Amino acid sequence: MASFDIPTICVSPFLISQEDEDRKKKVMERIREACVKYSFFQIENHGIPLELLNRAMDLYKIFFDCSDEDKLLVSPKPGGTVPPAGYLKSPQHSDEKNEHLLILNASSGVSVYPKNPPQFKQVLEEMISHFTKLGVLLESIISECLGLPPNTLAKFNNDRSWDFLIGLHYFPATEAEDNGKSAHEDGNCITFVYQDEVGGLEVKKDGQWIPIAPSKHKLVVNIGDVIQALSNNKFKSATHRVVRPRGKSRYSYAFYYNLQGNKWVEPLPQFTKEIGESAKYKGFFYKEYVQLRARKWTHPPSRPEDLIHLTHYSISN
Ligand SMILES: O=C(O)CCC(=O)C(=O)O
Ligand SMILES: [Fe+2]
Repeated sequence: MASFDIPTICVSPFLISQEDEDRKKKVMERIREACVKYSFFQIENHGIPLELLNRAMDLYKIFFDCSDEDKLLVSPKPGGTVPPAGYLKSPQHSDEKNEHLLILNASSGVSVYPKNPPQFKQVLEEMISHFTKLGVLLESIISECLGLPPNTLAKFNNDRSWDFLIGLHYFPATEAEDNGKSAHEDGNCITFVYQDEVGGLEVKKDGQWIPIAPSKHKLVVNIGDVIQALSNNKFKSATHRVVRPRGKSRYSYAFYYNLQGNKWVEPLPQFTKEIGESAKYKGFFYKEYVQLRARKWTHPPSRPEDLIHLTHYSISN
């Protein structure tokens, strides 16, 4: 097992007004380095009350413990959003062994909350509001780390209606296999993950899987494919997976700071023609990519290499 851990970065200088620029620059430099080396890092002093993070985890556990009948009351609507909003258990044929509850940001106009547990809606709304602010902050830091003119990513990604919070319950591993979520890259801009004390999230670095130790006060942050495509591979979307333990359930939740589906994604001129480099990806509408990736739910490919990745749009020069 690898003997190193992904970096933990304290982001408080960005949350305290009148914090000095030097401290911000140091944090920024650490984030830039973490993005280049790992595409994964953890943040602490991130501004989301720890009490709220734990409360949400407890409520997710209560929700997933409800009867199937209750959970199915918030099943996704046929012909609804992609990915589907609501409660879903991974289909039998899927390589994912979990059930999840996906809640879209209120500005989507289609966020549906379970009635039970009763405080769930209020807590999740509060969480989405905190995560959205954190997403805006991290995006602006990443934009600057990439050396882009101020607010470049903020102006491009100015619609929050595709952001979502997903709570996940992984069933205990079986004798036969322990995969909870197979190796993948996230298709979005930035993901925040909070895992319970069981752990299981692993990131691939130089061919080795590095376990990310769970922590009550840290959030895991990872870069998604949209940033990889826009930056023409300057920052990459890391491969990660979830391993399930034997004999016990594993819970986590993740906030997907996303991109609105009608946005056109292609490597930015700052990483291509302005520096004399050719684009590594063809342009695409984000919703097309999301739909292609979502096909694995209904038409699982027989070979893992047939799953759609960002490489689907690669240009071989
Ligand atoms: O459950 C986790 O810890 C991570 C989940 C994840 O990788 C994802 O939802 O994309
Ligand atoms: Fe992921």
